[in-house]
Amino acid sequence: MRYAVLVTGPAGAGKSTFSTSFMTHLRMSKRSAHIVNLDPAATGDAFEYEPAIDIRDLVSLEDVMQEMGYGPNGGLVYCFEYLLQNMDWLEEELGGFDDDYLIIDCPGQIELYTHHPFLPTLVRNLSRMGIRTCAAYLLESQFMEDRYKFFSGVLSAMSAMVNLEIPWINIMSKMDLVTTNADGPARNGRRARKDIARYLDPDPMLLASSHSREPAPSNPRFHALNQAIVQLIEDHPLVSFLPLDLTSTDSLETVVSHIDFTMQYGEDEEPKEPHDLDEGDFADME
Ligand SMILES: Nc1nc2c(ncn2[C@@H]2O[C@H](COP(=O)(O)OP(=O)(O)OP(=O)(O)O)[C@@H](O)[C@H]2O)c(=O)[nH]1
Ligand SMILES: [Mg+2]
Repeated sequence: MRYAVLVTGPAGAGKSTFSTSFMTHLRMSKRSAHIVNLDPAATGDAFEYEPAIDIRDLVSLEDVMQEMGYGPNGGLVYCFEYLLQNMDWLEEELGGFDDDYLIIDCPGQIELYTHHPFLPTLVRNLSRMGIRTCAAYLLESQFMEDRYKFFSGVLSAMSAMVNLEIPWINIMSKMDLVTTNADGPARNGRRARKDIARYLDPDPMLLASSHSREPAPSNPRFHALNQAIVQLIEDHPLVSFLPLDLTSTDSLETVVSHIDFTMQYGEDEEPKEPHDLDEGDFADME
């Protein structure tokens, strides 16, 4: 059986860093794994592990910009169109891996997750090749600093999720940057743990509540929009986040075991149920 994890999420969410830590973790657990770089814009020495497959061998943003005269964004779109037309290249590259676990480091262009046909096509190809695939969507913890920014992140995760019909988990990355108060209210940039829990398991009332540090927007249409979003999230509670703190081995292990479970990794060997998260999991975060 072959497996692939698509590591997705907006620009700078920590996808490449997570992919590397994930890879190290699998290697240390004596599991055979490879990095696949799908980011045509990745810069030369960005990888601690040499990618087993690298889209830059087919097409790189630098060449496209130089030879075709595109800017960075048009250039990226060109790269994905090019890969779509050359899927047989990727299939051939993927053909060489048996019984393996591929960590696919995706680019951070939000268009890729909202409306570009590239990822859905890739997923169809992977499943046709008998590769069991799941996706991890990373959002960085800074998104919790502003509830409006946060809910735009939640909506982008939802939109990516409905676009790709594969098992899926959401990850709140860079949790090492979040400092917590044991209890009590958020103060001096420190957050109460209860408050963090309301973001990891998004409480739509965060949008509706008026006890926030930010002034409530006065435009009634903005209020109506928020109410509609609250309703949407209440009706479709699809999105919750697993906290990822790369400075903690336990945290990484928990995330990896959720990914294994989501993908039914080694189903013949009885996958372990990941233990439920509770507030105690934030206890060692300071
Ligand atoms: N504090 C902290 N910083 C992180 C963590 N993960 C990544 N970073 C930093 O965040 C920045 C972006 O990390 P990347 O791993 O390159 O993010 P990415 O999602 O691959 O970015 P793109 O490929 O450009 O979309 C880098 O400066 C990293 O050092 C983390 O867990 N904690
Ligand atoms: Mg990256």
